[in-house]
Amino acid sequence: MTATVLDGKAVLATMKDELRARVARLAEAGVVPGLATVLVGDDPASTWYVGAKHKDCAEIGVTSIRKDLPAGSSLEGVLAVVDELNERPDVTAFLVQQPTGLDEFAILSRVDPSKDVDGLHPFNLGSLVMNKKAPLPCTPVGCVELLRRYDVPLNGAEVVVVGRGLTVGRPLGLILTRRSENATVTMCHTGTKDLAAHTRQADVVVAAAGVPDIITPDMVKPGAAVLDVGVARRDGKIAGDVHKDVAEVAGYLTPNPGGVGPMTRAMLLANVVEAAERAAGVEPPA
Ligand SMILES: NC(=O)C1=CN([C@@H]2O[C@H](COP(=O)(O)OP(=O)(O)OC[C@H]3O[C@@H](n4cnc5c(N)ncnc54)[C@H](OP(=O)(O)O)[C@@H]3O)[C@@H](O)[C@H]2O)C=CC1
Ligand SMILES: Nc1nc(=O)c2c([nH]1)NC[C@@H]1CN(c3ccc(C(=O)N[C@@H](CCC(=O)O)C(=O)O)cc3)C=[N+]21
Repeated sequence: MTATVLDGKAVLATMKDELRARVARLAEAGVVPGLATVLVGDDPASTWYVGAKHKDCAEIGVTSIRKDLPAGSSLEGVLAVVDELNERPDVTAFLVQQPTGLDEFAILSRVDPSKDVDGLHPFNLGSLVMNKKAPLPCTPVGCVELLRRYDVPLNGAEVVVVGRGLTVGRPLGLILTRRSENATVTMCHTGTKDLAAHTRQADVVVAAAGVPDIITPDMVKPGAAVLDVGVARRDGKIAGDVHKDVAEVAGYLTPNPGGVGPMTRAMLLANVVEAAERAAGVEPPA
């Protein structure tokens, strides 16, 4: 047996078509969404991600504005750029690419929550906790959307999330335990005594630890869905959290690259379009 591929790249392409239609509807109402990115320094991976986001925007008719700041920029310098983007009417949404090496809480808190495409502003995370509609963090919601598009059931499913980081594991647990998803979630981390005992029970395993090959075939229940979110690098190439032989046991598996990464970009685009729809009072599609 070999697992069905959860093809994030293909879903990104489909979602771009869907979003292009919504951007066209906004254009009829005289609104062009604009995404701004703030990049601090010249880390190659971060530079690639930011470049990909601008290319994605261009493909669906969203304008984008790049603010690249030198390595070693001060917190005050970054906050001044955030203030400027909060004010600019042509910027409907923006993000500060992490990591900046600066106080992320201070930066995230300064962003106008209605322009927060990352869904990581404390107000928006608080809204998630309190069950109020708000932009959702892109990577975790991308995991959920990918499973939904392949009809992998979450209602009543046992999900094990490996990692409790701010960008993936922690918000994913919050999203999956909403009534609308209705999964039973176990969060694992470095304090977990027997990781394999948990993952073996799971219908869905989400590996977001950033530890290459931490999920091996013996840790996966036959037929389970496995999402490989972790990104580490080995010889310049992406090394995911999931060992390649897991494909022989799992029912569904994301490639990495080509799985959750493109879904992160898809959900970012969706958040940009949604922010513009909200600001313009244009109804999103049902
Ligand atoms: N593909 C994509 O689109 C994206 C991928 N990523 C990747 O996802 C991963 C998670 O990112 P993020 O949410 O920021 O989390 P962090 O990188 O901040 O934290 C990693 C988490 O994994 C846990 N962990 C580390 N080692 C182990 C272990 N041996 N066993 C169990 N748990 C372990 C840590 O536990 P503890 O808390 O105990 O230290 C921590 O909670 C990273 O590799 C990141 O690069 C992130 C964003 C987007
Ligand atoms: N404020 C902020 N928002 C983010 O959304 C954010 C961030 N900071 N910091 C870092 C993480 C990481 N991230 C990815 C985006 C795209 C891919 C992606 O598209 N990857 C491709 C190819 C990657 C390659 O080949 O190098 C793939 O998986 O197929 C991956 C990871 C967004 N992040």
